[in-house]
Amino acid sequence: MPKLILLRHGQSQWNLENRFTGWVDVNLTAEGEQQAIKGGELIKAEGLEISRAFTSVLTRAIRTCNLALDAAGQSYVPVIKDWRLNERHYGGLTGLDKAETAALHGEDQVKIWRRSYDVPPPDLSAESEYAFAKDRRYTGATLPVTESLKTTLDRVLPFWESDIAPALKSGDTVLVAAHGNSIRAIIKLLFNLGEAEILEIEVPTSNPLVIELDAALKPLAAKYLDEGRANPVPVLAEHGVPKEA
Ligand SMILES: O=C(O)[C@H](O)COP(=O)(O)O
Repeated sequence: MPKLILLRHGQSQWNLENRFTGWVDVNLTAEGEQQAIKGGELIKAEGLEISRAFTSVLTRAIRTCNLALDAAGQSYVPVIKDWRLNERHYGGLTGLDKAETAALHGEDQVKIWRRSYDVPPPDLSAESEYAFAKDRRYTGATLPVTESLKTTLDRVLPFWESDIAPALKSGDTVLVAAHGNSIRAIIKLLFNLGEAEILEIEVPTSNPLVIELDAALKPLAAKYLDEGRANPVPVLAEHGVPKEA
């Protein structure tokens, strides 16, 4: 039976500093590294044998993937990296302090930018120090200048269909080490959640979410491996999916 392990990266430097990160390539903190290792140890303790791993082209997710595979004793597993698993592009908010932005624009506006389904933040200017067009990891890609959760899902979906779903359909156990919002996009897709329902889901850092699927990739059961950091989310309770405390 296919199994999908969704793993959000461990704490990053800008998670710690409370800055809008999106596609900026910040590293893990020492605590984030430990979280990634713990995620791998939980995968090992669960006896999960991973056939393939997928991650983004951002260091915090790649390192989480590698640290978790090492800790699980499975560093030999092939890892495919693709920008379509990147975090949601935070547009003109990229690099800003989240609390300062709320003080400037109001909590309500920031909540809309962070958690509405289809309202993107303002565009990132081409002159910004964070503009990604010249970054060679994106050569040939049509790059967004901002993204909502909806447009994040729009670019995760083709990669899901071309690479991740076929691996699962062949019966593999698949690890996806990615980001809060690319993982929320996959959860919305898999559990067929509505636009309001997905807004209730917060993905905890580096707490493996293991989803058992049937042959048509319909979820049969799901659980976080670090149950001490999880509380039930009403909307997913019927699938046994808990939420971080
Ligand atoms: O990109 C970021 O700043 C975070 O990784 C996710 O941010 P969010 O909690 O605002 O979705």
